[in-house]
Amino acid sequence: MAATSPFVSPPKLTSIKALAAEFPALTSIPPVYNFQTVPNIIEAFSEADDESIPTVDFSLLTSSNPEERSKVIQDLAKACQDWGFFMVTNHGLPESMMKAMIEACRAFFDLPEEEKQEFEGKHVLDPIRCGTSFNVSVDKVLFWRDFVKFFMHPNFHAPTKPSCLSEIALEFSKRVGQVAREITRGISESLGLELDYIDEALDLENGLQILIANLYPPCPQPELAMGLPPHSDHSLVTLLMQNEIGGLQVQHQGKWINVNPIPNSIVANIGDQIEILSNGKYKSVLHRAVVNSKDTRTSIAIFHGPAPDAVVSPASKLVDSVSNPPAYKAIKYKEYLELQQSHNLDWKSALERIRLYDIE
Ligand SMILES: O=C(O)CCC(=O)C(=O)O
Ligand SMILES: [Fe+2]
Repeated sequence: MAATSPFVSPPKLTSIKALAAEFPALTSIPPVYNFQTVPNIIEAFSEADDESIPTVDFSLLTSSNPEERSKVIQDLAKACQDWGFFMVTNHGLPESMMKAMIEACRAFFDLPEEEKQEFEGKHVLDPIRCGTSFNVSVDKVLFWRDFVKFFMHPNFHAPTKPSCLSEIALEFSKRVGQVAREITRGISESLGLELDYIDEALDLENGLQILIANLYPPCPQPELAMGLPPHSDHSLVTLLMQNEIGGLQVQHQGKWINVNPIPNSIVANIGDQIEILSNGKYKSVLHRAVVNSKDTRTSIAIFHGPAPDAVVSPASKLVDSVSNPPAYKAIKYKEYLELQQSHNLDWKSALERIRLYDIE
C-alpha cells in the first residue's frame, strides 16, 4: 500500500468552516493542516507570554496643542521602534460601527458554501476574493482559517452578499481610512520627515485600502494547526479589530506576546512598506494567529498601502551613501503584492527578496 503523504490536499477544499462543522465528531485534523510536519517549525509554535503592548492616544494626533502633539509623536516613535505594534485608543470609531462590521463579515462566512464560491477570485489584485488558508496553490500545509478580502480604496468594492455588508463597509472604510492616514502622517513626522512626505511620495490619495476578514473556527487539535503562521504585512500600516476571542500574537525581543482583545480598541502595526521607506529604522513586525478548540474567532485587518503604481524606496533624507546606504531595492507596491502572494506566507520572506544587505 502506498504511504500517505502529509502534503496531499483533501479531495475538494471549500472552507475550514465546512470542515470544522463536523467537530466534535471530527476528533483529529486532516494531515494537510498539521504544522508539526514542517521542518524547523519549533520557533513558530513556541509558547506566548502576556505583556502589554504600547498605546497611542489617537485624539492627541489631531490636537492643536503643540505640547500634546509632540508628546504623542514621541510615543508613536517609541512604539514603532520598540514594538512595531500598538493599541490605538480614542480613535473615534463608534463601537456600534466596529461591531456591525464584524457581524456583517461573520454573516458572509455563514453564507452557503456555493454562494461564497461566487467570490472566489484568483489573482492577488482581484478586488474581491474569498478563500481558505493563504494561497492554496502554493501553501504546503494549510492554515485553519477562511478569509474574505476586498479592496475599499481607491475604488470601493465589497461582496454583494449579505446585503448589509456593502453599506456598512462603505462608511467604515472612510472612517478607518482617516485614522490610518493620520497615523501615517504622525509616523512621517516621527521619522523626521515632512508631515505629508509619505502621503505625497506614495500617492496616498490613490492608496490601496484592503480589508481582510479572517474566520478561525474551533479546531480539534489547536496545538498542531495554525490560523496564520508568523508573517509581516505588506502594507504601510495595518489596523486590526477582533471579536472577544484572543489569538493574535506578536514577536517582541525574540518572544511571542499575546495581544489580548480590549473592547472597542484598534490594534495597529507597521508593515513592510514603512520598513522600506524608513530604511529599516522602523521594522515590520512578525505576528501570527493561533487557534483554539472552543470558540470561533473573527478578526478584521485593514491594510493601508501606497497607490498600486507608486514606487517605494528608502526616503532620501533617511539614507546617506557612506554611513547608511539604501538597504532595500525600490519596488512598485503592486509588484511587491505579487511577490508576497506568489510565495508561502512565510516570516519576512518577501522583504528579504528585496533587501540589499543585512541591517541591525
Ligand atoms: O487574525 C489576526 O489577528 C491576524 C490577522 C493578520 O495578521 C492578517 O490578516 O494579516
Ligand atoms: Fe498580518
